[in-house]
Amino acid sequence: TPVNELTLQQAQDEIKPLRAKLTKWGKEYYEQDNPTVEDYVYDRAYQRLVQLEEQFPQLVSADSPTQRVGGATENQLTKVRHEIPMLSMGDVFSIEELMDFNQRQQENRDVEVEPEYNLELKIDGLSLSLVYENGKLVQGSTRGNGTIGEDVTANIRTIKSVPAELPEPLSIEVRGECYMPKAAFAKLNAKREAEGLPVFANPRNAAAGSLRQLDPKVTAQRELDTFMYYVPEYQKLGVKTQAEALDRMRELGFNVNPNNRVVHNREEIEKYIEEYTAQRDKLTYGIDGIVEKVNDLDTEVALGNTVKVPRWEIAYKFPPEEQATIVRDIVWTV
Ligand SMILES: NC(=O)c1cc2c(=O)c3cc(F)ccc3oc2nc1N
Repeated sequence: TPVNELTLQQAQDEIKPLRAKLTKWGKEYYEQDNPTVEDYVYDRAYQRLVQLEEQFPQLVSADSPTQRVGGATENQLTKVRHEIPMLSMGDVFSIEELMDFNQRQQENRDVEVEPEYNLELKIDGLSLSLVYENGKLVQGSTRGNGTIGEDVTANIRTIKSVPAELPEPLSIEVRGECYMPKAAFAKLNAKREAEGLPVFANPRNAAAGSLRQLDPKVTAQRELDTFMYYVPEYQKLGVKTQAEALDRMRELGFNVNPNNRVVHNREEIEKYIEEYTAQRDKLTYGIDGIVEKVNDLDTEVALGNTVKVPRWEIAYKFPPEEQATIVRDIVWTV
């Protein structure tokens, strides 16, 4: 309901829980580096509170998150606009749903979709965008809400697997996942425990907290790593398929997960899912599913994206393995 249609009582009833949520989320994010909601969820709630307080100034109180000037609520990292939005993915939770997704794709009248998919492990980290100009790294940023991310360039430069310079003078953006290996996660939490600091709930939160630091020296100690997986302007690489794009990224010196596989039917998809469900605990990094992409890149473009997610790829999610704070893979909505 627009704030100008609320009664004072209704505004009061909405403000109270809103402040509590924002205070909790603010603390998790800034004091514990342990965000449990995506940035845009926080930002939207924050904007609603600002609107409510503007409409009802008599309700503003000193302890409202909006009153802390540039303190625990303002994120001091510089903002970056993603010209090509960094979408998140739709997800399915069973092979049946996955095959229905593929079937619907086949029925797409506007696009002839070859049933050839590139399967990849779904790395459980946070999305990362790297921009190179003439082969030199000029910017690293997070997804943020998909359109506005945070500049983490100085922090990215401390990650060994991120090339500072490419072997070719390319001006491209490369996207991938920044993650914290399981061993680094265990070591970090043990250290924090010993220092009486709150521990991270899972490697994904630890990676997010470590990457979104103001001080690159802190990031440098966190042993972050990357797996790059996507080039929005793939035409610049002279490739036709996602599998070829991954090979080109390997040639350019990026860390690319070695376990992708081109498949053509349900049997091969099921086999891949079984293999990596079984291997999940042995991997040195966290995965929370499988990503299936239409392999032909021009078809991906033709299929495009719904207002929320690409039509050409889907994430198959494993059942959650631990009951710690599960950061839901919230689909990015515009
Ligand atoms: N977590 C992942 O391992 C992973 C994630 C994505 C994405 O989120 C993703 C989002 C897009 F809009 C486009 C392609 C993508 O491809 C992806 N590929 C992956 N392997």
